[in-house]
Amino acid sequence: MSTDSSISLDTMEASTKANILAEALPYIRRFSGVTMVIKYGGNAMTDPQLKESFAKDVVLLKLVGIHPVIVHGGGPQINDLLQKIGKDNQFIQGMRVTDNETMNIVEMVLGGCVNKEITSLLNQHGGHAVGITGRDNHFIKARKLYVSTPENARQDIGQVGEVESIDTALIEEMVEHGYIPVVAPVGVGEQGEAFNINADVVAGKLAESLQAEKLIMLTNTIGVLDKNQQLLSRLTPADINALIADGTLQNGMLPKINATLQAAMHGVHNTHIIDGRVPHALLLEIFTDKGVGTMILGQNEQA
Ligand SMILES: Nc1ncnc2c1ncn2[C@@H]1O[C@H](COP(=O)(O)OP(=O)(O)O)[C@@H](O)[C@H]1O
Ligand SMILES: CC(=O)N[C@@H](CCC(=O)OP(=O)(O)O)C(=O)O
Repeated sequence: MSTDSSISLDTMEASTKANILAEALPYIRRFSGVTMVIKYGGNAMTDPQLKESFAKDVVLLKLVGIHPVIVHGGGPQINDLLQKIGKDNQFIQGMRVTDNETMNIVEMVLGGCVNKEITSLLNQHGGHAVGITGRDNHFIKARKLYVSTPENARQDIGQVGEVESIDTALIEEMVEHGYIPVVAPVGVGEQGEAFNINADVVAGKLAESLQAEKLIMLTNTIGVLDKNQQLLSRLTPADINALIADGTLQNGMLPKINATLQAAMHGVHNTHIIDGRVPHALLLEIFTDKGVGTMILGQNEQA
């Protein structure tokens, strides 16, 4: 038999849950029918329970009428395979140096194992997910990317691409028919060749091309951190330039922040970098009053 205190604890718990649902209602109404691009970083997809919670969240978004479009990474998963075959991992400004053999591994890991694992997880949880790469229907056209370093203004890092154009028709068609697109960041060149594109870059450009309502990057930090490892919850373009110039933003955060900023400046109103290690981070960001992580503001917005 329940004691009085257990009844009140149960009641409190139920009331908290009811409050959370009530808080979500205006957001569900506001976001019904909109597209959200969600970047699922390779570093955020290491724990099986977190993967489950991510899949459940995405399916829930679809069920309440939001159109999630997933772009995934897989950097750590590529590193593992390259290490197994005795190849070094080299990155310049967050971009993997990609020779032809590495390109084959990248495409195998991203377009194969990682893409199919995410797609399958979403389907297991009741979604209708379809995995594709930019080579499908040649929907992500790419050209060779050169990076500039202090020593070299135009450094060749192999088969790394930047997005030349995205044909959104395939994605829009899929969304319209109730599917959840799961995109691996591999693009196609003029000769039909594969290009390794950083997943943050693809997510940003796709959000821009779709004029998505939100771009959410799930990663393995609480957001963008300052020099003292404190969370920066809102960043303007000027803040970002200063943080890049003084070296606070480095490595994998560079393509992420640049891609997010470009999207914010080109019509994507809500752009966030959030902690994918927190269970249900997506739901917290989308359906609660208190957003999580770092929000990136476009040019005309105020911090
Ligand atoms: N100022 C910063 N704030 C947060 N993370 C940073 C910062 N500068 C560099 N980083 C690095 O960026 C990483 C996230 O990028 P990345 O490893 O490419 O993740 P993902 O796989 O999610 O794309 C963080 O784990 C951190 O090591
Ligand atoms: C050019 C380039 O760097 N491509 C990335 C593509 C995967 C990726 O971006 O994965 P994360 O999102 O997990 O970092 C790479 O080869 O690692």
